[in-house]
Formats: sequence, C-alpha cells, structure tokens
Amino acid sequence: MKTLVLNQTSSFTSTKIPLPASKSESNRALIIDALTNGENKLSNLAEARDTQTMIRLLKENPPVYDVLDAGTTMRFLTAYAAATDQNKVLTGTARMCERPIGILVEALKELGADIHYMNVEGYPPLAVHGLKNQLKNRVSVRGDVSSQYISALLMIAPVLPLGIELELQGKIGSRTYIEMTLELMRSFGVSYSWEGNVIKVEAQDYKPTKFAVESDWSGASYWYSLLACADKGELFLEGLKENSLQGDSKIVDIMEFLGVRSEFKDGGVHLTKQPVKGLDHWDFTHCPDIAQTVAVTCAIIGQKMDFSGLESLRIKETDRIFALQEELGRFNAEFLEQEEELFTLIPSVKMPSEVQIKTYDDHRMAMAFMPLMTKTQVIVEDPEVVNKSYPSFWKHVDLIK
Ligand SMILES: O=C(O)C1=C[C@@H](OP(=O)(O)O)[C@@H](O)[C@H](O)C1
Ligand SMILES: C=C(OP(=O)(O)O)C(=O)O
Repeated sequence: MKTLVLNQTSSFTSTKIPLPASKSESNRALIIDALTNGENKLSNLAEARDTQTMIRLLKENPPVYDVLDAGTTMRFLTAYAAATDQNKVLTGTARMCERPIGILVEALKELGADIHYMNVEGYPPLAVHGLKNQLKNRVSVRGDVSSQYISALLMIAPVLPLGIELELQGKIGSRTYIEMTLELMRSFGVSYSWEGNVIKVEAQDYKPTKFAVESDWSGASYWYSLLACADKGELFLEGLKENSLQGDSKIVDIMEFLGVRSEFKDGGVHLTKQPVKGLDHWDFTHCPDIAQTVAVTCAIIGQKMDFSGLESLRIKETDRIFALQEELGRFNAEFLEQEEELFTLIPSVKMPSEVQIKTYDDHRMAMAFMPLMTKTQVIVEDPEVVNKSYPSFWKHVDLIK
C-alpha cells in the first residue's frame, strides 16, 4: 500500500492555491454540450478524474460506459444514453455497483426508456436500450436519496419530445445541486419553472453558449480547514466567486465561526485567521460534501459541535459516517450518533505524535484529514485517491511552507 508522509507544519506564510475547477459544474456542462445542436465554448473544465472520464466516454462513445467511481458520470450518462436512444452498458467500480440508481432508472422507464438491471435490481451495472417513444411527461421522484437523479432527468428534459414535469416527493437533499443544474440549463438558453414541489421543463433547444467553469468550492474547503487548524498563515484561493452556483460555498459561513475570515477580491478569496466564535450545530443537508472537512476541523481545533443532514453520507464513495468515526478515533476524537441522524463531534483529547489515516477509496477522506499535519505527523494511505476530484491536491500541499 502506497503512503504519503506529511511532516508537521503549524504555521506558514501567505500562499496562493491555484484551485482546480468544479467537477459538478464541468459534468453538467459536458452533458448539456452533448445535447446541444451547434458548438458551445466550454472553458476551465475540471482536471478531476470524474470529469476526464465523462469527456473520454462522450468522445469515444464505447458500447460500455465504465464510469469508474464517478457518481455524477454514472447518473448523468444513464439519462443521456436513454434520451439519445443508444444501446449502452453502464458500469463502474465495485463500490459504484453498491450505490443505488433505482429511483432514476424507474423514472426513465416510466417515461418510456428500456433499461435492465444486469445484476442486482436497483443498482449498476445497467443495460440501457434507449427511449424510443416518450409515454408521458410527468414523473414523481423521491428527493431524499440523491439529487443526482433529479439533475440527470432535468438535463435531458429539453430534448425529450414532451419535456418533463418532475414531482419531487418528500424531503429534498442536496437542493443546491438541483439549483446548480437549473442555473446551468438557463445559461444554455433553456427556461424552466419550479413551483411548490414541481419542476417543469418543456421541450426546447439548448442554445450554443460560452461557459467558464468556476473553481471548486468543495476543494477550497480543505484550505479553509488548514488555516483554521494552523497557528499562523494566510491563503489566497484563486478563481472563486462570492455568488457561486456551488452549495459548498457555505464553507465561507461555517469557517467564519471556526476562525477563518474570507475577503473576495483579485479574482478569488483571501483567507485570514480570526478568533473562533464557536458553532453549536450545522445542518449539512444541502452541502454534504463538506461535512468531513468540518468534522476534522472541529476535532482539531477543540470545537464540540452537532452535525445533522448527513443521511446521504452512507451511500457515497464509502460509508463516510463509519470512515469518519474510525479515523477520528485515531487521534482520540469521536463522532457520536446521539439519536437518529444527529451526530456530536467530540474533539481530540490527546494528539498522538504520529497518525496513520486510512482513506477507504474516498478522495474526501484523504483531503479532509490533511490539516491534521498542523498538529502531528500524518501518514496518508493511498494518497492517489484524491485524483477523483483534485489530482493536483498534494502538489498544492507542497506549496505550503
Ligand atoms: O450533482 C452533483 O454534482 C453532486 C451532488 C451531490 O450528491 P447527492 O445529490 O447524491 O447528495 C454531491 O454529494 C456530489 O459530490 C456531487
Ligand atoms: C459524492 C461525491 O461524488 P459522486 O457522488 O459524484 O461520486 C463527492 O465528490 O464527494
């Protein structure tokens, strides 16, 4: 097993981090591009493996779409293959084949798609045989499992002969990602309405557009955490906007309580340290990807805090609740389940002189625990796991002096 040693560094001078682009925005822009008649100008597409996989599969158009471990790529390409009436097998890593997709597949089948589960009902691999005749336009989908099913259906809606009326049932998780999808669709000339729990998109053409992808706020969160945990330092994160399409920009508000001040100027955000105001509770329903970052930060800076809205964490790249509990335990912090879906982070009581972190095939486990290096020597197992969203992550860690 390959490992990476991070030597203890508790203070650093001002460093500029050339953040990578958002894989969420990139993967949406790529699907919309593939559905547009005419030429779009997409710039700053993500270096993330999830995005590079999307680019390669759309370009080479092989009979089998192997998405590896990319959730959005799996869900968006399933809807895309159906809407463009193609015969495709969709598969991925062993973990991808444990991540549910039944809600999306059943909705596509109701619309008229011919899709079969090749192994276990409700999970990849899938055999998609296109959508020849659209049977209806109104479908209901649960909103509490993954917003990616909803985004996938919305993006194909304009190119279906009858459009789609999507009725969202129950609690909606990751709502900011649905809003991102609709905003991107609007940027490409498509109109929609969202009234109550119904989103309506009529049949219409995507218009060729210039679209520049913003830097990645999920990736930015690890640098906020590093500064929150350090004794001294300043950072400049390039390419971030104050009004972002990305819900993970909520990290600005969270870190305002945990000791990091943000100032937007010079085409990015300047981070400086400020006194910790403290934070008792945060609901991560609409920003699940930064829950690990915040848990590790609190564990290191001594902030006890309640976490809710973590329901989707068990079906991501790994069971992120279990992984957090295990790895926080390595430096004597705890992530306690208090009652259903409420967790309390109990900060570290004693920091060992060296901590070895397992990463569970989850890029966010590796990146979230990096700031531990402000307090101890850290050994990260399988550091290349970051390639899923942020291949240059360790190179950027090297910039910190
Ligand atoms: O649509 C997207 O780009 C994403 C939506 C979220 O997933 P869920 O909707 O499954 O929570 C998020 O966790 C994932 O990293 C990216
Ligand atoms: C959950 C994630 O990605 P996906 O669901 O697209 O695999 C993530 O990047 O944290």
